[in-house]
Amino acid sequence: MGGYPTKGGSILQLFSVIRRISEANRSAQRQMERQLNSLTKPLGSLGDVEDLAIQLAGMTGSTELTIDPAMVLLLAADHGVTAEGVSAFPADVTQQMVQNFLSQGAAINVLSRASLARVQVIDMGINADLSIPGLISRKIRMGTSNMTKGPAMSYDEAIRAIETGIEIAHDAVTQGAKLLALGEMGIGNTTASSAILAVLGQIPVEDVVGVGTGIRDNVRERKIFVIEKAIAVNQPNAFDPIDILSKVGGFEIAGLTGIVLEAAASRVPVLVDGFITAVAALIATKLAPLSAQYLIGSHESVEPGHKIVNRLLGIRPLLRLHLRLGEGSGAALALPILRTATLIPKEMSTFESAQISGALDGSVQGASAEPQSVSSVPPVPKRHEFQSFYKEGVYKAIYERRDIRSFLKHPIEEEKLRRILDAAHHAPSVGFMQPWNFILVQSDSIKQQLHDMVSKEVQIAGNYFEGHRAELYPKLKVQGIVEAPITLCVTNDPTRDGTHVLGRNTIPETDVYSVVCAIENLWLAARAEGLGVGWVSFYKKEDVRQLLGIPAHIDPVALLSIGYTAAFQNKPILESVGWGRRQSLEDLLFSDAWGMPFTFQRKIGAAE
Ligand SMILES: Cc1cc2ncn([C@H]3O[C@H](COP(=O)(O)O)[C@@H](O)[C@H]3O)c2cc1C
Ligand SMILES: O=C(O)c1cccnc1
Repeated sequence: MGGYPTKGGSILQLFSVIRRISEANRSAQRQMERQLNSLTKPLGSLGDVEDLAIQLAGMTGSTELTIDPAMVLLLAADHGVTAEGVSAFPADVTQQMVQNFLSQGAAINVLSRASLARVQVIDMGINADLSIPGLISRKIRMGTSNMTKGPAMSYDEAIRAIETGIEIAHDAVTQGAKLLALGEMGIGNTTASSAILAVLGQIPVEDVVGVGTGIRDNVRERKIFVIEKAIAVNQPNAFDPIDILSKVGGFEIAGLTGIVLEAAASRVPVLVDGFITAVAALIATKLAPLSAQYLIGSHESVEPGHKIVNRLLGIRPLLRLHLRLGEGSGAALALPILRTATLIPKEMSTFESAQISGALDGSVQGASAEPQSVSSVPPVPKRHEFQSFYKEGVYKAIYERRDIRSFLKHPIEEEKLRRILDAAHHAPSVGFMQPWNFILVQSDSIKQQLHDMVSKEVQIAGNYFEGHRAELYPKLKVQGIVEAPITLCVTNDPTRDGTHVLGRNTIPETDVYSVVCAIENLWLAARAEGLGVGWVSFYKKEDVRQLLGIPAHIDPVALLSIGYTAAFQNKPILESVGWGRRQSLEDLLFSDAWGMPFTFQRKIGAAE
């Protein structure tokens, strides 16, 4: 749950969010415009991409643009109106597709992976009791009622669904999301969206109705008839967006409206997807007109209503790819353009820095003939820093690396193995001595012998633990050695590169340090490749030397089991089972001398 108490459908929470929404920050926009105009390109020549950067500055109130992490919030719900035969697919497809989203097999999963966005799937009212790992349950009810027979939901439920959307957005922003992309799944929801748009925009139903999932002409005729009937039966008030939502809307649509409101209130940009999400955004702008300033339109789908609603929202879509899918697919496809817009002001040179002349008419200031006075601290070269998504990848591998103890039988692809070994081989080594070798053990009988060797030592070592640890100890697994397709013996050759290796005169064990750097490189690369690594260290080096025919002067530093695994745990196993806890970083930092506490300041190393 978010930080908001649920008020059971009272409208207070909604009002307080609406009150928090303020205008985009004009001064940040002007500053961004000036910044863009100083870059090495004719004024405005990056067209809409420049507008995006200006809009993002206005929304966030900052010229330090970032959209990462970007999160697709995919809200799913069912629609009672499907009983009228308005979709080309049965209503069960909603829940089946939700399964698919969580198994990573849907279009939105592929597109989000390609666009480096995270996806959260939220049950707003699926007509089934689903408990699938990863599915966030915010169910209002098991699907709406059939709108041709009465209201799809009560007024109270509509408010609750909007407020649930507010909480979902609040949670996403609290988790660090810098951009929220809207997605939806709900068989029948183009019918609900068309009905909402027809009423809100006071537009003839037939002008807004399209083929949805791909219905034939005669079914489209029925869809028009069904919507007209629902409007006639319910008489929604065109000037009360909540009344419209409750009578002909859907739980996922109302939730998306809430997301737009909370994002706008938190100054987080919203990337709108197709027809359904745009209709949800339109309701938000009717409740809070300023929320329109936080919307970015990703595309224009083939649904005729989408063009209309985009126009009503003042959205100029970035893409026209003839999509008719939803799920957040268009938003995910547009995301890289948005990310690029954030990089332009960060990474392009200015006329000044690149010493390029400005425009002849003076509209673009170039480098002046006179050198400018320089500040005493030279600027940090901007291009050295990785772009945010590469940077995130590095940290992701570090934080999500685990010591893996159980493996799947699945073989490891040769190119992956080569990449992770090459990553190891690119480790730092003292004096560039590269003291490592890698013995790839694949033979079942040798792995079994390694396992037996390790088991023996595990039993012996078990005698040294007492109390809680003595109880936990037998549960630690060494079976991984036989399960994993490969056991890698990483060795150190202390004679590599002669006796006078640079940097080794005073610290002879720098060769081992270097080998350990190679192991860490391999471990991180393996994590990025989806491969688990477990470091086994219960063995007598002499036993391993004998078994693998390793010469006496070579040191078998590590045995690593490598293979696919069913799960990478959130925490180290030894932490989850209560063996140990991660210490606080601050306790491990000293300032200037041992034992002197260190505290972080705004800028480390700044002149006093
Ligand atoms: C397999 C499948 C995957 C989908 N993903 C999104 N939608 C899209 O189609 C539905 C709306 O169309 P209608 O109103 O005609 O039912 C929504 O679930 C929307 O997200 C899908 C539809 C299907 C069939
Ligand atoms: O425009 C859309 O987003 C759309 C169109 C058809 C089906 N589902 C979604």
